[in-house]
Amino acid sequence: MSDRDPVISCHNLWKVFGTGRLPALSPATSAEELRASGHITAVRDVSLTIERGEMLVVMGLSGSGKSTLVRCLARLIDATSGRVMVEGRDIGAMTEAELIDLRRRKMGMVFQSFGLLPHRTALENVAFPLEMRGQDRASRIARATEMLSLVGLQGRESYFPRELSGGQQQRVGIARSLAVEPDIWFLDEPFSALDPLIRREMQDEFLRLKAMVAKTIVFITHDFDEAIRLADRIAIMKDGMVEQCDTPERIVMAPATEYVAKFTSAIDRARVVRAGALARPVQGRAVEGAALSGHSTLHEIARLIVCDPRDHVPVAAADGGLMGLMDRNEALDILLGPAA
Ligand SMILES: Nc1ncnc2c1ncn2[C@@H]1O[C@H](COP(=O)(O)OP(=O)(O)OP(=O)(O)O)[C@@H](O)[C@H]1O
Repeated sequence: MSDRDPVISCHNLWKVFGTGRLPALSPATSAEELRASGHITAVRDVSLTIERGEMLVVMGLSGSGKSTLVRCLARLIDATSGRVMVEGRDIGAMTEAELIDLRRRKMGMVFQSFGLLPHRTALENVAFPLEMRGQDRASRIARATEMLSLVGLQGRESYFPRELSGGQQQRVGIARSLAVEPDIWFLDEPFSALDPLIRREMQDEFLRLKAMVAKTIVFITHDFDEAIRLADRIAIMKDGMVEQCDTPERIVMAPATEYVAKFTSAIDRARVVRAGALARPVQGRAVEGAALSGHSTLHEIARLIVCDPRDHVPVAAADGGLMGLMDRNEALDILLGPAA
């Protein structure tokens, strides 16, 4: 593909914790062998590429290696073996000064523990990375005030972290990372402490930002609905490995492993599958009447599908071009379950 523009990639990445003598790491090295030598395998031989403007969501059970993988990608921790490239540069080979510069200029991070400075107010916390960048006081205060209001914390600028609830502290963390407009964003369950309404608002805000500027985002969540709303691709991890890294649609419609199939079995496919994915070549059939939007999920257009009298319904892309015909029965099977 000519329009590929990888921003982050990792190649055969391993992160093994433990202090004893480490056996050679290869795909043949088993977790048992490593355990026997006193090691815990957190990330195991992971290779993936994240394109510019892409939002990759990392999912998996607790302990599957999500945080460790993302921390290696940001080089908050050093990988045991393998390579991480950011915009064409091997970050494992960067000096501390280069790394600090890269983080300041390009990267934003929000982690589960909010990492706020306890003796600084919410406003000062948000302004802090701008101060680090050398931005003047007036402009950083203005920017921090704007970001706090964006996350719904206007009026709480002078509160200290201890005076804020967990969800409010999390929002200060999000505002702080938004303030620097990073090109690359690492987010480890950034919305976990938010109540559902605010969580959805923050997701919308993310989608809005993502549509406006080509940010590259790696996002960890436990929440499949959140993943489906936000992700361009989802990476499903198990025992430190990436079982499948694919679009949400393919994850649920074409799971690569039994584990992925099980992991996604409770998901309502109609909320994931877009009409465009069911568009098939016309093959001489009549194309008549109004087309459905290929971008809509079957759930969003359920009523139209159920009420449509046609067996094959035209599906159109955003520019109005015909994507193909959707077999209505195939869509109904996904919406309602296969006919008995
Ligand atoms: N500093 C550490 N020292 C030793 N083992 C660690 C360390 N950090 C993580 N691990 C182990 O590595 C494995 C992966 O942990 P990690 O935190 O990456 O999982 P996770 O998928 O992010 O989990 P969660 O969803 O609970 O945050 C776990 O078995 C964990 O116990």
